Amino acid sequence: MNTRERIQELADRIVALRDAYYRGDPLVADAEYDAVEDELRGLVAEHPDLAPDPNPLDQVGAPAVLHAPVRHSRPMLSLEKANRPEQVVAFFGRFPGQPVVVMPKLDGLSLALVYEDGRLARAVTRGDGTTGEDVTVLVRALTDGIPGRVDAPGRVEVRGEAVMLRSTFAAYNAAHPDKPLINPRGAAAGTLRAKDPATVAERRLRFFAFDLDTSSGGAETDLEEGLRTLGFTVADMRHCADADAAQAVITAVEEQRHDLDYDLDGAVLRLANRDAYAAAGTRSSSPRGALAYKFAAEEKTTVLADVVWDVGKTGKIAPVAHLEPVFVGGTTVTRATLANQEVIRARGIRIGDTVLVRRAGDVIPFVAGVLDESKRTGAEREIVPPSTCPSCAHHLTEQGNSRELFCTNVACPAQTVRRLIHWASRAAADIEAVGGVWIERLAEAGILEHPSDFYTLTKEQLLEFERIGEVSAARMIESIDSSRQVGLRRALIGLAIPLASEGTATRLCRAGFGSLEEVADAGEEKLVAVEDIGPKVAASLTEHLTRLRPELTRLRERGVSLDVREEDLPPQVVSDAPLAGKTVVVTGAISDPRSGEKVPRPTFQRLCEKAGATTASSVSANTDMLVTGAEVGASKLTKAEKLGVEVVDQGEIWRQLIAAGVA
Ligand SMILES: NC(=O)c1ccc[n+]([C@@H]2O[C@H](COP(=O)([O-])OP(=O)(O)OC[C@H]3O[C@@H](n4cnc5c(N)ncnc54)[C@H](O)[C@@H]3O)[C@@H](O)[C@H]2O)c1
Ligand SMILES: [Zn+2]
Repeated sequence: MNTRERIQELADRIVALRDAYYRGDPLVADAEYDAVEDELRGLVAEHPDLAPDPNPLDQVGAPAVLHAPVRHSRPMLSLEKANRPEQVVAFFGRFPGQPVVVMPKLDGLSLALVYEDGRLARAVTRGDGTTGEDVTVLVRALTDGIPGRVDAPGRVEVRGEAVMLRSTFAAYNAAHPDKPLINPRGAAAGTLRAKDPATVAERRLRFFAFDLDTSSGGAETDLEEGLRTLGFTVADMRHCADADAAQAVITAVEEQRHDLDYDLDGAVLRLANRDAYAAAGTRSSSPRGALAYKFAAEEKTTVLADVVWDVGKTGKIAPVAHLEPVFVGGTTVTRATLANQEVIRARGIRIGDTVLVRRAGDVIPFVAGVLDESKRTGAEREIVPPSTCPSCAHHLTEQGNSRELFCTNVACPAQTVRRLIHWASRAAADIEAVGGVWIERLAEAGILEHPSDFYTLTKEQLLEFERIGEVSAARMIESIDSSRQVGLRRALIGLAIPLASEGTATRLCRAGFGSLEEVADAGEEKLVAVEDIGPKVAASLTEHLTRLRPELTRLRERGVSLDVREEDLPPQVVSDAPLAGKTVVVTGAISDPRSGEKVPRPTFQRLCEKAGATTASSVSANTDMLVTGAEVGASKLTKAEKLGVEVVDQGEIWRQLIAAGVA
């Protein structure tokens, strides 16, 4: 194929992909679509004379069938894309001395809101950039963050992004396993295509403003000030004086990306001054005064090679997708969850399908669905759930609307191994030197069955196994030995009681329970009296701890502490507490200045709490102080500076702790 033909092929493909995407039925993941655009852009740059006519790269969105078309006052454009720091430098070079804001590029759909004499007159989608769809009724009914009235005369147009929050998306999918949404962006777009707001009432959207036009002048020239004054929520904008500062904010936004409640696919740089932005003008499909810096994709497509049914520690049998390796959300993914039978059925997934894999943040990657069923060859296979346990062949039971499968055999070997691995995990007994493979071997040999069995293991027993030396056997025994101090909170976590979370364990300690036996004997009434513990959790605790009573006795007999540890009690704040009322975040490596010894962060946080502080794990607008140890990461510091949080060296805090008699 020659270059001319390739260019035409790419252009046709873009038109077809856009058409499907803007109708709400994408055929590929965004990353794959972007790759097609990038190839075309590259070829046209090399061979300008071969540019297709019309060139889809000069167009925005897709021509759509509009029911209530509204012409935009000025075009709603796309954004120029960048993915290298040099492009950020070049952007600053074009506008010397102009202040620039950097903000997250939210992944939703853009809306133009038109206010006339203070009243919201219309909400319009982008459409093909020139003409959009009037969605005022749906927007009024379903979108938070859009004031019905603003205090401004004449015509005011606010543009921004309507997104479905990740929490809303997750809650909707949990409540409707039979008709799951694929991703928050598609869900937002679909919501605003509904015929009747009542049918999509649970799919609430949220609006974040990023653009402002006023007819009467006089308003703030700073974009962020202008929008806030009118009462809009603005996507976090940071003023940056130069390219280095902008690059630091871009990096910080990318790092924070997973902690936010919305999807974002990049960061937008834009002239902060509204007049300068307008004066910079536009190209065929993008404004000159803005640039979109793209982040790694959180969704990709790949082939579902197989489905394996995995037995969990509570007996739940969950379908696990085995995938052809795919780079998504920053790592190579080969496995993903398929949730349960009902989700598989609702998404119509088969083995051999090209599936969309989503990995947003630290969330376990999951198979969101099949985008393009026309890719099927006929060789795809149904995903058939097992009728008996893959580990013990016990008959399975189905539970709940999602038809989750459970093996109820208490002696199921797979569950036994999972529970032992869980007991040894970091959040529980933390038996670091005995890994999963060893636990499996020991369980198979019949030496390990209950957590208490760890504590009768001897070095001699371990040495009987192949491929183990004196040194590692001794290390394993030592590691088991130090886990005897596990204590109430972590022992409860380690026993993997259904419905009881890590938070449950923490709250029981803070509520004054002195030992695991006390929790076991408390009875449901006393347990529900604890803050945030409901009747279901209380019933589960009582039922399972009663069943585990003999195991608790064995653990005790083998020298394992099930008593509350000092660090899990509510802190005793000293009088004249130097950090009273302060919310403190600790970062970096902490060490005691008197001995030079390293101090674990939780221990230091505890000291701060005794000195009156409330501790938090990440810097936010509520933080009063960032306490820094050695080797502090740049991103936390940048964030603290941006938010005006006081940064204090650990030496100063140690001085106060020692003076107050806390440390
Ligand atoms: N999967 C597919 O087949 C397919 C097909 C077509 C397009 N797409 C995807 O759709 C997207 C659309 O591309 P595009 O070039 O039209 O638009 P874009 O998303 O790349 O950039 C412009 C849009 O960004 C949004 N935006 C979010 N935050 C913003 C901010 N702070 N400031 C300004 N704008 C902000 C606005 O909605 C604006 O319309 C791309 O991500 C592309 O991958 C996918
Ligand atoms: Zn089983």
